[in-house]
Amino acid sequence: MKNIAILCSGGDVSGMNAALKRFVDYAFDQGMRPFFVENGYEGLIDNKISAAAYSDVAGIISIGGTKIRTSRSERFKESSYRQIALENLREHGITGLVVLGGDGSFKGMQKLSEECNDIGFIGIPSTIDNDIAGTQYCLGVDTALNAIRVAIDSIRDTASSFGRAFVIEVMGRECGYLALVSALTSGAEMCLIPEVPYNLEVYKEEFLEEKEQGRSYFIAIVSEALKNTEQIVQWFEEEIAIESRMTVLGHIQRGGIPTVHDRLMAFHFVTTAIDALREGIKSTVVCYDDGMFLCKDIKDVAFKKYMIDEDLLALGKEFESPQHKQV
Ligand SMILES: Nc1ncnc2c1ncn2[C@@H]1O[C@H](COP(=O)(O)OP(=O)(O)OP(=O)(O)O)[C@@H](O)[C@H]1O
Ligand SMILES: O=P(O)(O)OC[C@H]1O[C@](O)(CO)[C@@H](O)[C@@H]1O
Repeated sequence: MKNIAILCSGGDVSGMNAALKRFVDYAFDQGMRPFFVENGYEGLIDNKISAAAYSDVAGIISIGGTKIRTSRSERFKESSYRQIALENLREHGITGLVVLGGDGSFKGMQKLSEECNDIGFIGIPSTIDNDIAGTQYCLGVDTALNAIRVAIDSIRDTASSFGRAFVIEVMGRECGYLALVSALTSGAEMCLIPEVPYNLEVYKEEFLEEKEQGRSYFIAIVSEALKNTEQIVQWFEEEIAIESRMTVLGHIQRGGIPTVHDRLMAFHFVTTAIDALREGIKSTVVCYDDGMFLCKDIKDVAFKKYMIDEDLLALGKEFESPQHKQV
């Protein structure tokens, strides 16, 4: 019987628990013995590895976060600690490890795979940032987008009641994907992301005209990457002459009940990962590309820069275009 393990690393996402459940269920189904590594790479170093049972995953499919915890590990960046991690895996007879995480976690996984040839490593893109090259979707993004949508819809209620501008800061690390999709799907008037150059003078001309025509409130979505949320609030106060407030959504974007989409994606990602381990693939990341789940080389995923899809970016550029002037 083949022993395979799973761990979560980096920022948690809603859908990780659904992935853990599928991991246990499908591993048993395929005649494999599933193991959990608690607390990410930290737990791998500390030998927090234990056999998983059906009862461990009962009732967790609808819960956000991750039952087996996650971590960011400085120790794991040192090869001496990675050697300990490998010894721990061998001690439990583990021949395959599935890593749920972002590009940082995959860089770590790549190092581990280069340092041994008796264990297979499979990554599953899991980050709300949706910033991993080679995959069009990362687990947790849909739930995060829905958490943001709920927040913006609520803010719109009070913004319209008071006639204020709200500047809402959205996560995403260096990537503007969450901010852009949220702005497009919530009818925001402004969207500032690192991938699209913007000109506040253009916005000013447009917004003053809209105010003249009767617009009483504004919703602005700003990516955390720009680090200018407070300045934009001040800009609304001073240049648009409207009372303004700032909302930093923060970690509420990382939690909550996983959406149906994330539960289904977890199912497919894990199924593909276990199939790859069964076939003896040594080092890969499962990517979602044009409706298919494909195994790609870690180097083509973790070490390449993610670019937002051109069609989506084109929509982002429309924020400063004339049709937005009509109120
Ligand atoms: N170059 C590297 N070498 C070895 N390990 C690394 C490297 N980069 C990252 N890691 C490991 O992966 C862990 C997670 O990385 P990071 O904090 O960048 O999150 P991530 O996987 O990119 O996910 P997210 O961005 O969603 O939080 C790090 O704490 C570290 O243990
Ligand atoms: O939870 P932490 O360590 O504060 O990290 C926050 C970062 O993690 C993410 O939520 C996921 O990478 C980013 O969007 C955010 O910048």
